[in-house]
Amino acid sequence: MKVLHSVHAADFKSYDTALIRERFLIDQIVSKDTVNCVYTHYDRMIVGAANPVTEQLELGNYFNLKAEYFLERREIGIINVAGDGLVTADDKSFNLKKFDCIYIGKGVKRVAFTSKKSETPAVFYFLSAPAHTSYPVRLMTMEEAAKVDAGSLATANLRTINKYIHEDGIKSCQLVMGLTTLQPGSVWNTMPAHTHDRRMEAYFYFDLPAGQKIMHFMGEGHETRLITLNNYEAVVSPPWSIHSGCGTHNYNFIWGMAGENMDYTDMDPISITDLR
Ligand SMILES: O=C(O)C(=O)C[C@H](O)C(=O)CO
Ligand SMILES: [Zn+2]
Repeated sequence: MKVLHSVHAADFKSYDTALIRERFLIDQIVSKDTVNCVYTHYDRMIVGAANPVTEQLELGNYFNLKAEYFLERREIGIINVAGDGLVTADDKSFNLKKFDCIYIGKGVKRVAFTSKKSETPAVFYFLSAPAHTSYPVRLMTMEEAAKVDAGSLATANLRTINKYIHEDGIKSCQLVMGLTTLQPGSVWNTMPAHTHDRRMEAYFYFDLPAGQKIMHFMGEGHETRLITLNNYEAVVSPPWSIHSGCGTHNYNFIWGMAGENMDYTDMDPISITDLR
């Protein structure tokens, strides 16, 4: 499993494009009939995806975990971003349509991914963090997720933030996870921007049409840098970094965090005019 080490904010200032991409970009995680995982040293969050097309895929074990099985000391949140699929947790299977989320807690020995139809395969994006106790498996549809409407058309950031795994939603040890959808004509997410030194964050962009691009801004608010992303690519955001994207077309993205607390609203906002 690929490993991403943590970066100090002061060092980041001197990074060029290639180094920013090497340290923060998570690409090539969606590939046919494969489960791909990247181990980050930001709160030990694992970022991954499974794209079962012709066969059922299992979440394997990895040397990095030094565990008997993947969820021996971990929890996982999974969101389907494509065709209908099934997630199996030990002996129970759950149907996941596009935008549905499932949480699987510590202690579940077998996790498997299946697509309903190979012509329209599922793409399961997942985040996994260390867990101290076991919370029950729970499925949540997008309709059931807590919703916050944000932004406006005038500022090209009209969007809906859907919260699945959070303090008042699906119970977890430290995972907080959700999905934001942008209206046509709206291209900015997370603007005004914020940081939250208490939690790392990862963004996974999807539903971005071919030929389009995401400009994702990171760095301290007074020292921002740009990383460009394609559809089905993710980027990790250190606790000192803003995480805000602008697309050349509207898109959707999954955000997820782990760290000191689970309070979604615990953010340190930066005013737009203070960004540099
Ligand atoms: O569009 C947004 O704004 C977001 O989705 C923000 C993320 O949820 C986030 O950064 C949570 O800390
Ligand atoms: Zn955030």
